[in-house]
Amino acid sequence: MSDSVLAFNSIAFHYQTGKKKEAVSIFDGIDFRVNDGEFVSIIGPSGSGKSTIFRLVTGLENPAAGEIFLNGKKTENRLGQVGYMPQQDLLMPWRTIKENAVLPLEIKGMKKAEAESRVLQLLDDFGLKGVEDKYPGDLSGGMRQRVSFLRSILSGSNILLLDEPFSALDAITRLSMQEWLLAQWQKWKKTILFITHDVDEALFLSDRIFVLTGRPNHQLTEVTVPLGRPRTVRDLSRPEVVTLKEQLIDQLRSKELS
Ligand SMILES: Nc1ncnc2c1ncn2[C@@H]1O[C@H](COP(=O)(O)OP(=O)(O)OP(=O)(O)O)[C@@H](O)[C@H]1O
Repeated sequence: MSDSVLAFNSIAFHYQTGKKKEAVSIFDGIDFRVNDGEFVSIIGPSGSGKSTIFRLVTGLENPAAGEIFLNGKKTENRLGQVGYMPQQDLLMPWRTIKENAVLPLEIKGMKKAEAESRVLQLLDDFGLKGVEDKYPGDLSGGMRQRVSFLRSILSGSNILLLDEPFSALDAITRLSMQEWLLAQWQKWKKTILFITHDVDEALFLSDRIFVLTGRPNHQLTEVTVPLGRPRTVRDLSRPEVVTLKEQLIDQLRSKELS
């Protein structure tokens, strides 16, 4: 597909574990495509391989067989090519918010004054004006995740991988962060891949949902969310969405037991 920015073609992968380095197969030929500007969530039971997909995309792991395409090109060296936001923000507690946020620009070799002025402008856009000289410990969980997202935007990549970024937040903060994320996604026109355990969160945020099955045979199936944009949480009570939610929960439950 011409406008696919990420593609897995027949990807096989195994970890080697134990003293004898036995191969534990995770994927045995999975395929998917993510299109430019799409929001795709990945759900699946614990251990189904969600984070492994991210490790393969970022280049922390390499497939045993198959091909990974980034922006239409078969890419073997993928390190540093996509933005990544982990579950726990990786903000350094001893650096101020400004010093944390400039890191990706510093790594790229941007001059300090230029990097700082870019970050100050963005903090403002991200509703974080006035926090630049504070430390991560002074900020709420939602604010820290916004700084962390800002940092992944500054990586400059068109593809962002978000690994359960809101799982540690309380329900109200989580909802406002989801709405905030959708607004940012639309503004920056990024392609987002988002891991979550929460089916409602996946339905609210995504264009499509990839569902991973559990052991032994980790398959990937996909569904399209039957909602347009903009959307509100009330849309989750539409009958077609409720039906899909029930199907997804049944699918996850049966996979958890198998
Ligand atoms: N470095 C590793 N070495 C060996 N096995 C691993 C390694 N990392 C993950 N695994 C195994 O691979 C499988 C998939 O792990 P992965 O972390 O991708 O699952 P997940 O779906 O992200 O799980 P969770 O929802 O619990 O985060 C699990 O069985 C896990 O134990």
